[in-house]
Amino acid sequence: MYLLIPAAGMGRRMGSQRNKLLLTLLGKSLLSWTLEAAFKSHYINWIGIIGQPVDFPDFQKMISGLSTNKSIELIEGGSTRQESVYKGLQALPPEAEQVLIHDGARCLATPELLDRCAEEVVKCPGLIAAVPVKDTIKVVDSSGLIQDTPDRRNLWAAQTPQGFEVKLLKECHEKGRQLGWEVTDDAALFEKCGLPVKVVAGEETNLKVTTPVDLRVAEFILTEALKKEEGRSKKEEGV
Ligand SMILES: Nc1ccn([C@@H]2O[C@H](COP(=O)(O)OP(=O)(O)OP(=O)(O)O)[C@@H](O)[C@H]2O)c(=O)n1
Ligand SMILES: C[C@](O)(CO)[C@H](O)COP(=O)(O)O
Repeated sequence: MYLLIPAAGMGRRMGSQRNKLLLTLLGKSLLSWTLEAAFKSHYINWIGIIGQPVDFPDFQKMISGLSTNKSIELIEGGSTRQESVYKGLQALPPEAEQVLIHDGARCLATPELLDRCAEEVVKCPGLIAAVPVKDTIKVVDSSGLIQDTPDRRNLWAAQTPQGFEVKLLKECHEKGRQLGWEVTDDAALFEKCGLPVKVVAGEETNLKVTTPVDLRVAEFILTEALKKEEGRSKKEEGV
């Protein structure tokens, strides 16, 4: 399975001076955690990291410090996530039939989630990981007045991985560029083209590290996950 990792953002909402994916979370960069999950996946064997050239030396250093037998390519990104993914799609090997796209900033996604999406994407044209929304969501107009309260049972929070047939996704991106569509995820392009997108169970802990508070929450989630993993391996060893 082919995996594209958009990692070419600026991290404006993090208020960081550099790409937030180079910030440290429990001793490793955010991007290292994302890559480690991809390395543990049973299906992913090709990884394209989409980044800004200024970050490539840091990315190279990071990759050389991690052990993997998977193919890794660095791909130059664009000025928006949409453009970065477009460029990533152009850089896929010609034999790639399906692709998973997973934000570098969703550094807590588990290898199991990546594998679940990899297993499903060969059975449908498009999918996304998502979780049911827990809050009551309001539609608010420009004067600050509530216009609607959509039925929560129909609302899901979109995550990545998102997975697609490469040929179809390339066509959707081309159409989006021609018609000037601006979207925040790839599923939206599929939807606008009238193509079906399936929802696969995401993970509540698969947050996108966007603000400084997210970083602290991620630290807590990761600490708990590592404790659990340690407990499991001790049990297996009979300690
Ligand atoms: N031009 C861009 C913008 C974003 N991304 C990637 O898309 C993912 C989701 O974007 P977001 O969390 O918004 O990251 P940033 O764009 O870095 O953050 P901000 O919007 O706060 O600047 C991230 O992994 C980010 O690196 C990208 O590849 N290319
Ligand atoms: C793709 C995504 O992570 C799904 O939740 C999200 O849409 C990225 O959007 P952002 O505007 O770049 O944060």
